[in-house]
Amino acid sequence: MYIAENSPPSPAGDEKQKMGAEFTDTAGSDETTMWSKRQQAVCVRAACKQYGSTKQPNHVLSNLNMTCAKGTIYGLLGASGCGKTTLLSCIVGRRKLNSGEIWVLGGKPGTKGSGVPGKRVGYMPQEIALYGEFTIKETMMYFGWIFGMKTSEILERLRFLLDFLDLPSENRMVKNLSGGQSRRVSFAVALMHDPELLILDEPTVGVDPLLRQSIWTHLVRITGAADKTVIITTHYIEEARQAHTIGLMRSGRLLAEQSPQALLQMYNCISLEDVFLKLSRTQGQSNQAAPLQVTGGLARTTREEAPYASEDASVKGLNFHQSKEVLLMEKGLSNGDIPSKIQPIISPECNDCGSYFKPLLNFTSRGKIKALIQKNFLRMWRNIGMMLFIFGLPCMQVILFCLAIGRDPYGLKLAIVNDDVNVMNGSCPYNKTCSMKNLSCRYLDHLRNQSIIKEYYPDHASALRAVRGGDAWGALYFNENYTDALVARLALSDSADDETLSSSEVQVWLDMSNQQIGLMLNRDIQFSYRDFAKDLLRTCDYNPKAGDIPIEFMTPVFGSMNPSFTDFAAPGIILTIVFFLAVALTSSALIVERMEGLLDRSWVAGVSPGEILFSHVVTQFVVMCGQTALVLVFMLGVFGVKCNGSIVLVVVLTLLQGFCGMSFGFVISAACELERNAIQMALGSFYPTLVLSGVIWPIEGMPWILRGVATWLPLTLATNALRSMLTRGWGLTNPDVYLGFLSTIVWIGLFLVFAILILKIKRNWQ
Ligand SMILES: Nc1ncnc2c1ncn2[C@@H]1O[C@H](COP(=O)(O)OP(=O)(O)OP(=O)(O)O)[C@@H](O)[C@H]1O
Repeated sequence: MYIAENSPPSPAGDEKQKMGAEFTDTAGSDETTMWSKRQQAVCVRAACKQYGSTKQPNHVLSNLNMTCAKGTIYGLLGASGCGKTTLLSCIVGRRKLNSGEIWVLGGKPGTKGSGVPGKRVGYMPQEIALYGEFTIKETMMYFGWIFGMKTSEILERLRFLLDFLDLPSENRMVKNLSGGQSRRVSFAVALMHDPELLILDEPTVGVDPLLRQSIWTHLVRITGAADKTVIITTHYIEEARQAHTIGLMRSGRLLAEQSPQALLQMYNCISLEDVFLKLSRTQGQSNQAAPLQVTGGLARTTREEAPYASEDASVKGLNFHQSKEVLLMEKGLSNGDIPSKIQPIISPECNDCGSYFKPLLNFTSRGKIKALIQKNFLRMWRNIGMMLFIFGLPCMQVILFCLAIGRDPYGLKLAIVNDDVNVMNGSCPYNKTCSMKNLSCRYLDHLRNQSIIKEYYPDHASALRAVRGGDAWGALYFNENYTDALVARLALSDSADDETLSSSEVQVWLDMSNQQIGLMLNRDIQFSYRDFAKDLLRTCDYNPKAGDIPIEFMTPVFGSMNPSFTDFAAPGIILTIVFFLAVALTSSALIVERMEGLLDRSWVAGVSPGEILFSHVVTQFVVMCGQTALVLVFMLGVFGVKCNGSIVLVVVLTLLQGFCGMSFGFVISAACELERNAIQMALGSFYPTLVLSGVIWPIEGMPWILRGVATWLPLTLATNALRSMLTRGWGLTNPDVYLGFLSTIVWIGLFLVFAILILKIKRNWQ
């Protein structure tokens, strides 16, 4: 009996099928062809799919046709690598064909209202694709909510599946299950919502023979009683005898599509494996001679064509319904007894269209968002390393920054040679009153701040040797007439001769290889001299101001007289920590899920990229609030970095920068296939951002082109804004501040748009 693919939705058509007659009407009409394709559970026509570049394509599906009727089990068999998984992923809407068409449950996968991907399909991928940190129950809850089930329904179904699939306790962690147990949980997930179409990629691998049989019995039962359709791949060819139809696949095409019994009869074999071998040999020979041609009764152009026979001549033999007929005949059923499920279905193509269109009206459903957010938190919570990373790392970074950066170096050795006074055992005596003796010792006493350790050397050469050998950061030399010359210089003022002037000078040789230490010693040596001169003048009843340089530094407009590097760098460090922690957390989030096949599974279950991003945004926001609080409490509260502006604005800007980092992380994870590439990209972006954003050095020091580029990086204006708020106390009305907010918001928008675009483009490429 043929069921015409071209039959119109009319009672007459129904009648003809009951009569077992071939159709002779309306063939060739596009409308009716489409109508008949939509009656199948799955209908694939002229499917071509290739991987790789156009120059070196790997053709995985080549002009493949496949027809799977509703209410049947379709066993897709073929050697490893022949394209089964690729075909299934195209059917569930995960991948797109390069050419050809696929109809699934009356619609094209991925189109609005088709319900595919979505809850009309149950998909069990080849890889386990489960969250290892979840218990079996949590796994079921997650997918159940995604499929829009109520908690009570999920629990009821869970009980059935635990029992049916002989699963261990529902509280067992998936990562602690055996391989076979994990596969069964994966199978249970596909069965969870009792979908119309079950797509199972090798569900029986690693499953013991008893359970394997019970799985097949279940599949036969649900296709029979509940009118469900199952497409299953398996490497155990013989178990596929229980399927209604078998599609034998080789090198991207179907060699045959028939019932197991028909195949055995036609090829006169006792096992399906023999049939497959025979067909493979035939195909091999045909390929050598010439490409397989469209022939005789299978030709698409004739009315006599078998309606379900492949349009590709390489698919040999009868169509599914012939097979089904054979099957029924074998079971002793007559045409009149054929169950309605294998007769053409002329009911509306979508019985529950209303409910499938509903989600289109809303951005998402509460169940999905609840499932996704709970999943993100659970995964974080169950991963101690990640928790430490999230909350321990920011604290550690702030503490280390405040302790290690910005403080004056101390314990710096200076080699001192004092020919002016005979220094014994490091003792350099002088009189604190208005005495003009041993002035070199008086000066040295002012140079006694904590950072400097004075070490006396006998002569000028040995002191310099100490500096060259790295034993001292500098050498100070007082000649033998130092005190007298200095007194003469003070007395003679501008009439002092050159010799007097040079003898009254302290000679200094510094190791300037370390800029910070060199500059600090330079500063201390000069400031100490100023203090010494003022002290001497004061004790001798002169105006101490005479000893100062004639420039008076008044109280600074902003900041302190003695600013520290910590105050300068702190704003940038706060933002860098929050920004890059967010980058690190999100950049690998999608990749790990994608690599484990989890993202695929969620997508097939009907979760959109937007929903996944939204759930991560919510999770990340909570994490960022915690991180921001920790960073600010340590920086401002514990280490006393001053905040002269509004703390609310500081918090908001820091959170916005966290968002910005998170959005950048999404771009990375959308763009990179492998976690290691994401890490490289995140790390690669860290250093340039740190260097160019004015975090450790003012951008005013950069060449103008670089400065122009640096200004528009995500952290630059924000760092400037935060610095202005913390040190100057400026508010939102100041351009420095509002530009920081504005640039951050613009970057967030840009990154999110990029991430969604990349995800969409990638989905279309696949
Ligand atoms: N993402 C991909 N990029 C490039 N090539 C791919 C990709 N996925 C699959 N392939 C290639 O496509 C071919 C078919 O792979 P597919 O996974 O569909 O085979 P299969 O029949 O399911 O194999 P198995 O039974 O071993 O699972 C293989 O040669 C495989 O290497």
